[in-house]
Amino acid sequence: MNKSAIIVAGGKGTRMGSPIPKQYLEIGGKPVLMHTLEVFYQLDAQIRLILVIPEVDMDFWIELCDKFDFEIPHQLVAGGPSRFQSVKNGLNAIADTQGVVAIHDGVRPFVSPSVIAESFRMASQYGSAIAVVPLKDSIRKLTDEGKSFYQERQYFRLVQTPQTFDLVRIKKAFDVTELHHFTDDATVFEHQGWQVHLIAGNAENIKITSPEDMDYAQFLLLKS
Ligand SMILES: Nc1ccn([C@@H]2O[C@H](COP(=O)(O)OP(=O)(O)OP(=O)(O)O)[C@@H](O)[C@H]2O)c(=O)n1
Ligand SMILES: C[C@](O)(CO)[C@H](O)COP(=O)(O)O
Repeated sequence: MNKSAIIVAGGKGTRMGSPIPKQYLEIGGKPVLMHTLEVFYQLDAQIRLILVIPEVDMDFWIELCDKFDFEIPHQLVAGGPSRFQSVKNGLNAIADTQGVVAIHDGVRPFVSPSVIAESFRMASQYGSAIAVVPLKDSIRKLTDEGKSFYQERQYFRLVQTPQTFDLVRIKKAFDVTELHHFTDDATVFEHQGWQVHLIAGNAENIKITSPEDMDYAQFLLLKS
């Protein structure tokens, strides 16, 4: 079974507001993105790694790899203006006609190796495997009229990545989908009428998004 992982890092990191996009910020002495690639590589060096970054950052990334002696083999692919397009570009770089592919945010370096392994196993069996975690807080649904309503939180999950799929089906889903407003890959897959299979994610698998996440990321790294 061919295994690939598309690590999407084609964004600008606007909410972080840092001088360089958040995927290149250092935690524990090296860029976030290198930690993320390492988790996959250390789990299984046979997983083909496809790294999607903005085309304008390609030379910068190559310089970073040089500076940090980063030697994990990976294929570089240019990102697009949206996450959807970046994932699609990553999928188009895979010529295989069968296998499974994990799609993972480059800014989630604390994904646990066991979650990745389980996502490949379950996607091979069910066609998809989406990492989710339960909510810890209560939630309320807002209306356009300014009201809010209690929601039973046991029926909700926070969705993470990896989101791992049968390669042929996810490629088809991205090929035929015309509206690009989906915020994750599970929704693109589901839009074809295919049910998604959920697996347990890990609580530390945060998406580094805004400045306070960097403090927590440093803490998580020191703890591990
Ligand atoms: N055109 C884009 C936009 C986002 N991403 C990637 O998708 C992941 C999740 O997106 P998000 O956290 O929103 O990253 P940014 O778009 O960079 O952040 P912001 O919305 O704050 O600008 C990130 O790894 C990001 O680099 C991507 O590959 N291509
Ligand atoms: C894919 C994702 O990380 C799942 O939680 C999330 O939907 C990305 O959203 P963003 O707005 O692109 O950060």
